[in-house]
Amino acid sequence: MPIKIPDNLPAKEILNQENIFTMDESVAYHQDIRPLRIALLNLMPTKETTETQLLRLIGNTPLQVEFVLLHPKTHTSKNTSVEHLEMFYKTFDDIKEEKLDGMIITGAPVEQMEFEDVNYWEELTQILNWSKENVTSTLHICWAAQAGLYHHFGVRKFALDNKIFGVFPHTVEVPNTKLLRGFDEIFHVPQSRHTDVRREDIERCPDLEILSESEESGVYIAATRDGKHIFVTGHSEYDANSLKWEYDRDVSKGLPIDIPKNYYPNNDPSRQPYNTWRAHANLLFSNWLNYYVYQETPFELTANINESLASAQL
Ligand SMILES: CC(=O)SCCNC(=O)CCNC(=O)[C@H](O)C(C)(C)COP(=O)(O)OP(=O)(O)OC[C@H]1O[C@@H](n2cnc3c(N)ncnc32)[C@H](O)[C@@H]1OP(=O)(O)O
Ligand SMILES: N[C@@H](CCO)C(=O)O
Repeated sequence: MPIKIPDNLPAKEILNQENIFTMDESVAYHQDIRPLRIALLNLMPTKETTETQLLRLIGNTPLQVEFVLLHPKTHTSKNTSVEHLEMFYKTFDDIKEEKLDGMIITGAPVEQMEFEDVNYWEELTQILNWSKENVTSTLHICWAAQAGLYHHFGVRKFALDNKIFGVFPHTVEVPNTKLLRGFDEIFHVPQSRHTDVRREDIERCPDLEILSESEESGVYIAATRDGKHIFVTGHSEYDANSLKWEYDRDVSKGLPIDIPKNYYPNNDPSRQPYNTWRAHANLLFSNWLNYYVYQETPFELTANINESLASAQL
């Protein structure tokens, strides 16, 4: 949350240079407050696990959030029960006449298919188009980041010779970017992908900037300069055991898989892995929720979101 300080206090300039978010009394006085309406478009087969992981991160801020769970109606889920979907989930048709403050779109285990072969691709492209006018900021995770970069900007994904699998050191590429406020210069993120997007393809898009990357695992976060679309290739939401679960699954199926890098103590899969990315995961989600959603979204959600974004000042 911002520090509310008297208008014109000299410390304001120093704090702003240090990337500390301050707000004049006059601005704070005029802020209206209401719960944020955030949708989770859950494309993962392991829906309940993903709900818990993301709710844990979204819940760790002082902001009130009304969470709407969405699943693609054009896909019949094998791994999540109909009862669970009927009880807790809506579809795009249920909300397409409304507006959202924020939307998170999850990864999906379809990265080795062509986008157009994914059976809910048509529905997803409708949602992505709709998000441009009706959502203040959308956070795309892993495969959804590849899908969003491809659909909005024509950035392609490429198959990797070896799965990027492990916990990798990442760097902040744009100093003072709001999304990475408070981050250490080097921080760790789990990655688990058979495909990749290329830095040079993103750099060719003037609307995009690369906010974070890793020497070993490539681009981590790209975003549109207006903050409306954020593309995160890694899985900061993963639990300590998520990579272990994927590794054990592949070993038990006899699939070729390396031990996840920088994960098990002494690289020994019989030992319990540590979570070394939780603090930055919490910071990423609270920065997004605060600076890209709460500070930018109009109080009247029916108002024109793009007008509000254009006039918003931090
Ligand atoms: C790159 C990223 O985004 S990483 C995020 C993805 N990671 C994960 O999903 C990790 C957890 N998932 C898993 O371990 C596995 O998918 C499992 C164990 C749940 C199921 O694996 P399998 O039994 O081998 O595959 P299964 O045939 O059930 O299909 C798995 C999923 O692939 C997706 N899928 C497969 N084919 C298609 C298709 N043509 N169109 C759309 N989705 C498809 C679906 O999501 C499907 O699960 P769902 O029907 O419950 O939604
Ligand atoms: N994280 C994924 C990659 C596959 O898309 C898994 O190993 O299940």
